[in-house]
Amino acid sequence: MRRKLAAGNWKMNGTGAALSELSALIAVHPHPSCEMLICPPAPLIHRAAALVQGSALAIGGQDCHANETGAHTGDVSAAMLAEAGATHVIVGHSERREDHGESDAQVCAKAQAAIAADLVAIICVGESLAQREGGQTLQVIGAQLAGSVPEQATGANTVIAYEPIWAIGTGKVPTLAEIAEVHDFIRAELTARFGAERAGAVRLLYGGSVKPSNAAEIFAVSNVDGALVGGASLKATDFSPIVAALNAA
Ligand SMILES: O=C(CO)COP(=O)(O)O
Repeated sequence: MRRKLAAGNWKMNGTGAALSELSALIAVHPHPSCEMLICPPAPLIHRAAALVQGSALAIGGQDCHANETGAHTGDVSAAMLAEAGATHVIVGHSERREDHGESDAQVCAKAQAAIAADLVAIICVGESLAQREGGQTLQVIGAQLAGSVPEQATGANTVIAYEPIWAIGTGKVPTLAEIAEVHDFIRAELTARFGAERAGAVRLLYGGSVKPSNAAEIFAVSNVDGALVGGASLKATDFSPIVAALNAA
């Protein structure tokens, strides 16, 4: 059985004052059946990890460099995130692919670095609106999976997040049938590459305008093992009902 995962990506939002949201989340969900994760901006990770210690809430990074050390001004290595208290890291988010021109090969190298540092890599894939309207969605997702998911991926060290770019921060959500089609496709692609047992252990998250009002119906979709939530993860009052919906799924 795959343990469900409710993951929040704060993106470039939140200063020290926002850490109280973590305490609020833990207070509402002290013993969730799903796994809970918040990925705050890098400068908050150490404080966030100290604050949640001993609770059911885990802390993750939003990106890591592929190298362990070196002359990479402004970058952070996977081992640094782990030392700061992170247990997970998002790699290949569409905003990084777009803002920083990250290729599938670079995302794959980042995922390998994350796994080598004992972090769970949350590898993001997703099509643009033009690609969806052009009927290329599965082809795009297939290529991203082939290029971004490393050979050593297992259910223990890798999570895949499907985030259609046009659904991020827009309030637009694919139909449940569209989500099911892509998630079933991702499972099939992983199965073809890694075999049914290994592929069957990898959790698949949906991301893109997940809110308290649509979480339950999304969590009922085939091969949806949780969510990667942006805007609605910033406030415990929004994220808590999403966690509750996943616990009930
Ligand atoms: O990009 C996302 C999470 O990584 C989704 O963001 P929103 O939930 O704000 O649409």
